[in-house]
Amino acid sequence: MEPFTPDSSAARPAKLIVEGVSKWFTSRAVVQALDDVSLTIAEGEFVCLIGPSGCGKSTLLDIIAGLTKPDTGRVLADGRTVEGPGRQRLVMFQESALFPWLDAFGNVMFGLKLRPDLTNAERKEIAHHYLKLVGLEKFEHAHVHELSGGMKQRVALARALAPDPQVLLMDEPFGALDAMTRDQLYDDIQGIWMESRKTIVFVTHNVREAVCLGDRVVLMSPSPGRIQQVFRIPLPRPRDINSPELAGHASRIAAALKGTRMEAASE
Ligand SMILES: Nc1ncnc2c1ncn2[C@@H]1O[C@H](COP(=O)(O)OP(=O)(O)OP(=O)(O)O)[C@@H](O)[C@H]1O
Repeated sequence: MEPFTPDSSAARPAKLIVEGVSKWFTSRAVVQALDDVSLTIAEGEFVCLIGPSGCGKSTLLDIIAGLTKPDTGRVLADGRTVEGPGRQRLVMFQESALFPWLDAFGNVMFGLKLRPDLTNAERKEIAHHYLKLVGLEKFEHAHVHELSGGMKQRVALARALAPDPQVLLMDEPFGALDAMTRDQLYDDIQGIWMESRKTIVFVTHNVREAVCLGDRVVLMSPSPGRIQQVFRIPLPRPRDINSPELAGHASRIAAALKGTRMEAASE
């Protein structure tokens, strides 16, 4: 991988614009999950959303995906209001949500149903390509129960990448994995992002993970969910999660995160 310094996202066109988004849920009580959230994400930018549990990160990601409708405000993707899910904005969840009756190859092929413009031979070629990209070419015909947690997330990543979405929305995709597997996946996802320059919005609880991956880290505060602070991470790539430079940024953000947790606890 060539070292790479992120350029200014301000110079690139906006891919996603979140404009004054608020969201309430009514179950046992009325909960305001998001309050007037606005955020512009540039084309090819990697943005991490971080914040205490319940601050609305997943809700915001679902609204960007078009899976949940905002009560006020809107999301624009390429200047058009998001009205529902679309193949240009795919979501990858913490649990890989793979189909257990299909093998790795079958799962990636399933994702390619979103590309009816391709022939079956083209889909197969693409499925091979992405399984190779995530290092699973030897496991194409392994069934889901034969794969480790990290391998399942690699299949899920290949399945999300294969239809070639412009925007990848990742909801704690590595949250359930052990530290060594995660470290490997940080290298892989950085490599894939540097090659493909997809726009990525990545939800995490892990401050170092956010600093390792993001051009910007967006810190949210809870009750109701708001954007508290945005941190730009000007470190060159690829980044090593264990580097002291990264630790410096992480401790600044961790201190701000602790502040939002203490505020939430005192309410
Ligand atoms: N479908 C729903 N019905 C009722 N309340 C909901 C629903 N989805 C989310 N909420 C509430 O909205 C708030 C924000 O939830 P959300 O899952 O977006 O937070 P989060 O920051 O992603 O949390 P975590 O980090 O724990 O995953 C929480 O108070 C949650 O209980």
